[in-house]
Amino acid sequence: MPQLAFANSFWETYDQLEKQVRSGVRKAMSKFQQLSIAELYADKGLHLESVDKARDARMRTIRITDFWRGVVLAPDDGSDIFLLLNVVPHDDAYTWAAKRLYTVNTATRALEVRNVVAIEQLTPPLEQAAANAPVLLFEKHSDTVLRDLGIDDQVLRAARAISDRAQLEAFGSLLPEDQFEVLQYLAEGFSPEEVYRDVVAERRPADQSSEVDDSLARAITNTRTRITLVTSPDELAEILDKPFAAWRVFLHPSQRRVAYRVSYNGSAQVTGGPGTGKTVVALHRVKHLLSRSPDRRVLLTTYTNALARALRENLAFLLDDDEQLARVQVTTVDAFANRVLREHAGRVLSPISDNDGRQIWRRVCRQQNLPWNEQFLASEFRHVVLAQDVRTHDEYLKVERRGRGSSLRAAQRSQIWSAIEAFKAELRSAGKTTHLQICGEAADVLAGGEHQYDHVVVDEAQDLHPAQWRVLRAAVKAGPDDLFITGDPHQRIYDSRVSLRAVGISVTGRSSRLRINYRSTAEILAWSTRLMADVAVDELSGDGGDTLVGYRSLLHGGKPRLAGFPNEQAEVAAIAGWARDLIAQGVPAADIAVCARFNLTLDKVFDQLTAEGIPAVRVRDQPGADVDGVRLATMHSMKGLEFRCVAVIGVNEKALPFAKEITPPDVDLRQYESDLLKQRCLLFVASTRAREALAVTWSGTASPFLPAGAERQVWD
Ligand SMILES: Nc1ncnc2c1ncn2[C@@H]1O[C@H](COP(=O)(O)OP(=O)(O)OP(=O)(O)O)[C@@H](O)[C@H]1O
Repeated sequence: MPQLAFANSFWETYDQLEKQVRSGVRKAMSKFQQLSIAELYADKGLHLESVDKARDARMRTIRITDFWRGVVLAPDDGSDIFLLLNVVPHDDAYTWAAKRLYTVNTATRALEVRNVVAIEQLTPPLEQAAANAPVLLFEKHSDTVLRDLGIDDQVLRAARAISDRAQLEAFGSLLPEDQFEVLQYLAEGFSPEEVYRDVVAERRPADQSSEVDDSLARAITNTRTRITLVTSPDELAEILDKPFAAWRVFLHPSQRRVAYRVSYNGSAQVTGGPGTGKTVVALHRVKHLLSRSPDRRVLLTTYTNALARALRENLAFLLDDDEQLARVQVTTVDAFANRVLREHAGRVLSPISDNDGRQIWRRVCRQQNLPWNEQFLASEFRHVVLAQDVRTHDEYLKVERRGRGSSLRAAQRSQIWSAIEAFKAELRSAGKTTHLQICGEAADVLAGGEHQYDHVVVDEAQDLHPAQWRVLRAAVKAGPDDLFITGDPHQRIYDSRVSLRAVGISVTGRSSRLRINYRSTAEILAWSTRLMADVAVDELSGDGGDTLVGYRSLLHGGKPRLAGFPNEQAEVAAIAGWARDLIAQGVPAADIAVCARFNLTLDKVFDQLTAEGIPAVRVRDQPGADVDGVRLATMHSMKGLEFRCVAVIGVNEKALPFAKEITPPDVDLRQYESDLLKQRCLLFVASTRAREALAVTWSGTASPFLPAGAERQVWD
């Protein structure tokens, strides 16, 4: 009986196939487990046939449905593993198969694929351009060095003509995988010795003593990082049911470099635009830290409970080792602070919601007849008092009100201080407090105590407030690898301004940036980054500005759909139609998300979808991955999530910016600007959740955050 294996190129498309095609795949695959090789070739339904003019004589196609074909690499050397490469529409299958060549890497002994036709076509023009290039990317490495790392003749010729990293990335999808990875590492500045150790030696099979077995089957079993070998029918079913997670195995060198650096001599920071794999890097860093010694304990934090749950699941997926998993605590900073007070001080505190907080400020304003509104006072409390840990009236009189755009005389400060005291007193009498106050107290409790953790890894760091940073700082002893911080300042949606240095965290000389987006198509990214084109954004650590320069995606797809509607009813109806069309095209409802600024808008979408028989669920109800239904979420709760198709709706001038949350410019100009920025970031976050398709809609007048000309778009 032959054996069956799947190449990673297969998984890239399998997740997106329609149900009927998937079931065709299962049926065809089960034949490989039931029939002999001779029977496979004779099977009428499978139609295992060679590909005309194929550059690789082992290429075969098989029938999946009337319209879909599988592409298979068939052994021709007496070995018995068939490798399923791809499932593609009939005509594309032959073109795809004809151009590809599978070879065994001379250094790693693994099977690799190249688009041999495209490399042949593209190398000569690249060489012509290279003749005038001032520098070439690999000029400092000799042919011998490159060959020792597994680079073969065709790739060597192409590599010699590449002048920069962007060209290498653009060429990358055509090149054999291990060879491309070697070139990426060299381009990132790793030495040939490091590349040999990290890429080649890691993959090269240990048993090199006997003469080399160059059968296809051996090459396939040597290619663990890209090929899954199926050993039983149960395993086949399991593999085809389980989503394939490339991030577990394939890290880009720029990701691997930061995640697996042996040690940082202090805190380290990783920034990058949406979808660049910051969370993936944080997870791999946890794995690295845990494996350094059997007694290391790690605290991994993120912003919301939903994200913490996702991190926990993904970490279990990555580690596959219960002992290591037991040494990690995954939680939000607020939950961690709460636990500290409960366990160390025996105090159980209940925090109020933002909404309740606003109401108390409003009451205090009225009672004390103050000339400031509740928005101003809440910001003063958050950005000055809690941020700088101001505890007394005297301290408040002297404090430098960093980041505030209004000046206050001493008498005004006293007035505000008494409002703050009244706010706190009202909370106390109701037996309540705020999340940030809990963090402040927890930091006090932890300071000077025993450290429970050896390392703290922080994801979604851009929204943490200085009080939250203080708890994290106090949770781990200052020293090598104390904090590993990932975040994106362009996704700051809670207006937390922080100077990490001021809370005792320095990342100087230990900051890196990720630039390749793995989530969204270049078209979605281009549109989304335009939203942020003309605004200045502060760095994560508070030292200088952040930039999206060099941020790019290698994926391609359709352009975002934008359109305005005369009223909300028409908009909601159009969105229901959009979801219905996607589902009809085979996109599972759970891969579609509709998000809006307000829950009220989502209620209307929910009603419309359910009236049309389209299942819908709220993200806030935390539906499991197996629950069917279009996901409905507010823009805030889209943070950190991703979906194949996303509609951002209600993007009109009343919602974005939402006037109630904007400090008037005459009250505090800087606060006004940062209130506006935070709402612009919200639209950026929502738009960058989409992997393949993005729709942005509004009714009435479009939001001023949308790029000029948006209002002329029509919904076709
Ligand atoms: N090396 C990789 N190979 C394949 N997929 C990857 C890789 N790195 C990241 N991804 C995928 O890219 C997507 C985005 O990754 P991740 O969520 O880690 O990005 P992020 O930078 O944290 O995003 P955001 O800031 O928008 O929340 C995920 O689907 C992840 O699985």
